[in-house]
Amino acid sequence: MARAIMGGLISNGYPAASIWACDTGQDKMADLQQQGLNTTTDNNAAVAAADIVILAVKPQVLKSVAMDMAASVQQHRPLLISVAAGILCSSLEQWLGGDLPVVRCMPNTPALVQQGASGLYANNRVSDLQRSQTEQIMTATGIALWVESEAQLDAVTAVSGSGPAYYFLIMEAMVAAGEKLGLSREVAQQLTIQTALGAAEMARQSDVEPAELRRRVTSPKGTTEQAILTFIDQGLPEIIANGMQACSDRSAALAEELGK
Ligand SMILES: NC(=O)C1=CN([C@@H]2O[C@H](COP(=O)(O)OP(=O)(O)OC[C@H]3O[C@@H](n4cnc5c(N)ncnc54)[C@H](O)[C@@H]3O)[C@@H](O)[C@H]2O)C=CC1
Ligand SMILES: O=C(O)[C@@H]1CCC=N1
Repeated sequence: MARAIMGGLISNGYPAASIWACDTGQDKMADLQQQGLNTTTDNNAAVAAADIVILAVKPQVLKSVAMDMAASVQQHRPLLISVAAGILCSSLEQWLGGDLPVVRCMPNTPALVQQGASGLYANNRVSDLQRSQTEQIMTATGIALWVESEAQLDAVTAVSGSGPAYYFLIMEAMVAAGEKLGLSREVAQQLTIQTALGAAEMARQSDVEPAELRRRVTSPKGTTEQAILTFIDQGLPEIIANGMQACSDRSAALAEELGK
């Protein structure tokens, strides 16, 4: 995720030399260094150089990473933006020594191709300027929308954070089914991907909802109708709702498990 955000910033004209990348080994950042970014394996050195710190480690290690940099965060008081799934602003703020502006962001992997969708939530110490700086950073990777309550980030995770994986699963299933129906894997894959792209672009440009676009594809007594009736009869909408509920529940449970 950090790479997607740095890539988006650079593509949008933000100078690479103003960015510090930090990871556990210099070898992991050789390409970033070649692109002109500053690199370090010392999180505290990166914090000392920054007005805005983006935390993009796995949720399971965020506590120890945060506690190790608390002193330098308290000294420099940057805006903290965390993309970690399920870690509350209050937990992060506490690990970092308290009284800090924290934004929680839930991005998604299409940020890598600047087609991301991020949900944002700010604690009450984040200034208007810092909110707009956050928007500038995250819109470099796609769209970014503020939510009103932190709990809504669990729902954002279920819709867009994890959402790309649902579409990839549907693509996998469509390619396999296309092959079973007699197409080569390559043809089935190309048609599947282009159809996903076309449908998404149509939905994005349209002034009607996806349900209406679906109706327009579905001719009475035609072919689509048979597919849609089968999907609905076999419970596809409920399956999707159940999966997303499980995702949202896991996001909330992570906060319980890892927030102490
Ligand atoms: N992958 C996804 O689709 C999404 C991930 N996220 C969140 O983004 C965060 C990062 O996830 P990914 O980018 O997928 O993981 P990743 O494993 O690709 O990146 C994490 C990076 O943190 C580095 N790291 C580990 N310990 C460190 C330390 N002590 N100091 C500095 N760097 C350290 C690792 O070497 C690795 O390069 C997670 O908290 C995840 O919940 C959020 C939305 C979507
Ligand atoms: O699966 C995860 O936990 C992360 C957060 C959202 C997408 N990937």
